[in-house]
Amino acid sequence: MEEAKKKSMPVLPWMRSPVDVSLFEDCPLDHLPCLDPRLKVALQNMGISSLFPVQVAVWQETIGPGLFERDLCINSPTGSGKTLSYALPIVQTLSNRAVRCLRALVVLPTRDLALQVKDVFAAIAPAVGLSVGLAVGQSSIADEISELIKRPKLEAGICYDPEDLLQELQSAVDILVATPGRLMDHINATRGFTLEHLCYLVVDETDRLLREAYQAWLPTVLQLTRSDNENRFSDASTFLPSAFGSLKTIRRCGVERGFKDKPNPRLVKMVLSATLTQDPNKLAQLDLHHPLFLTTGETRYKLPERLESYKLICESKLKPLYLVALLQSLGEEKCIVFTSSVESTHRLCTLLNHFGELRIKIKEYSGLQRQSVRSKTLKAFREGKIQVLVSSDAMTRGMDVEGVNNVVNYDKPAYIKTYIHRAGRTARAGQLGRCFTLLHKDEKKGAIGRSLFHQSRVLGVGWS
Ligand SMILES: Nc1ncnc2c1ncn2[C@@H]1O[C@H](COP(=O)(O)OP(=O)(O)OP(=O)(O)O)[C@@H](O)[C@H]1O
Repeated sequence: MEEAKKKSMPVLPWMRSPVDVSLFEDCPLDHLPCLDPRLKVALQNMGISSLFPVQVAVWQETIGPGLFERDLCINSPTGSGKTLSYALPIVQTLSNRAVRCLRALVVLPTRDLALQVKDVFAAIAPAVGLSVGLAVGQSSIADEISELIKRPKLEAGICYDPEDLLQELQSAVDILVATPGRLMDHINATRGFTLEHLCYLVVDETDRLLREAYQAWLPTVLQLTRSDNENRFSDASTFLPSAFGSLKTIRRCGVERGFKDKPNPRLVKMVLSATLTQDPNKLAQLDLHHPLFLTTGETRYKLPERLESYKLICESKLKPLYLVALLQSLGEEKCIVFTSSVESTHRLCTLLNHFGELRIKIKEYSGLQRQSVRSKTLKAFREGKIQVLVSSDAMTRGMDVEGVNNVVNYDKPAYIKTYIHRAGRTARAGQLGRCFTLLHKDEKKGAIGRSLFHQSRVLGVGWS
């Protein structure tokens, strides 16, 4: 027991004395110190009357009394409200800004996730006069640029100096939600796109984003927002693409536009996940300043409190029949069925649609499909026009769809983290939810099988 505890102890000293989010309670909006009344109304319009524990804990470290003095690493279960935990303090702080510049950047690994997060910002930011943009490649790059950059009005018959025109380009947004690829496109090629005024960088689904380089977006952003003069150009050439040489977006020292007479503020970073990495090498990439670790309870990863886990033991060749029986008993409740690959997603979805007895609408959602098809499917699922979504891991992380009561692992997840994220598509925001995993008897064994499923209840067919 002691051994196990020692083994799970984080290597980094600052991770060993975290703020325990489970000691916080929901806080009614009326009791939240310093909340801007306009934001209170916006939150109420979203149906929110109190903040969740992780939101209260982050509020303390950002608005008061913490005042954004430390970078925050937040490890909190799926569905616990991490999005609003960073969106609300950022919007509240920027509400005092005088001039519109790009001040906050939120990076997410997928387009659908970025769209979801943009919607959260868009629900509160306009209340205090802030504008939110999206850089995900949903529209053409030209359309995206016209949303992000404000061009000066040109008068006919006057000849303008191109250099002067470049100076006149201004950000049309205060907050940008982006995927790494499109972000790099704008950094490399969009005239007038600059990170020189950036104050907040949020890396959501951090462990996922740190797993791949994504065109070196992170070192590029860090380099462009570094304010010390000495390092500015010396390191850049070692990793940045050649196009970088022509960029003029490096943060200037001195007085910051829109924050009258105040020196350039430090770039504050907030990194989040339900399965935050504790790997020092990975975290080092973020170049965190005096980081503070916020986590929930003592276990490394936590499942949502009201999640019920079940395992269904069956022979491999009978899995489709067990799944059909399970879906039949779930009736019209919304359900996501996870498979191990895009190919098996397609096969399983085709097969299920041949079972006439299943009088529910079933669609696939996978990385093989075009984005427009995926977005259409997701919309129909949100609206309840589809009851079952068969998905590869494209749906695993972060997606928030109201009313998903059930998740089925048709194929056993290969990693504990995958199980946490898949199961976390249900039992969100304190709601009840069930996660079923189909296993053949050998899959119960082995380290993952034991650690994942020993607490799950065994289920017979026709369980309801
Ligand atoms: N204070 C609140 N009161 C009521 N509902 C809330 C509150 N905060 C967030 N929610 C709702 O809770 C749900 C989950 O929030 P969110 O998507 O931010 O979770 P998350 O912690 O980021 O999950 P994941 O790790 O899966 O990405 C959303 O539907 C959101 O609207």
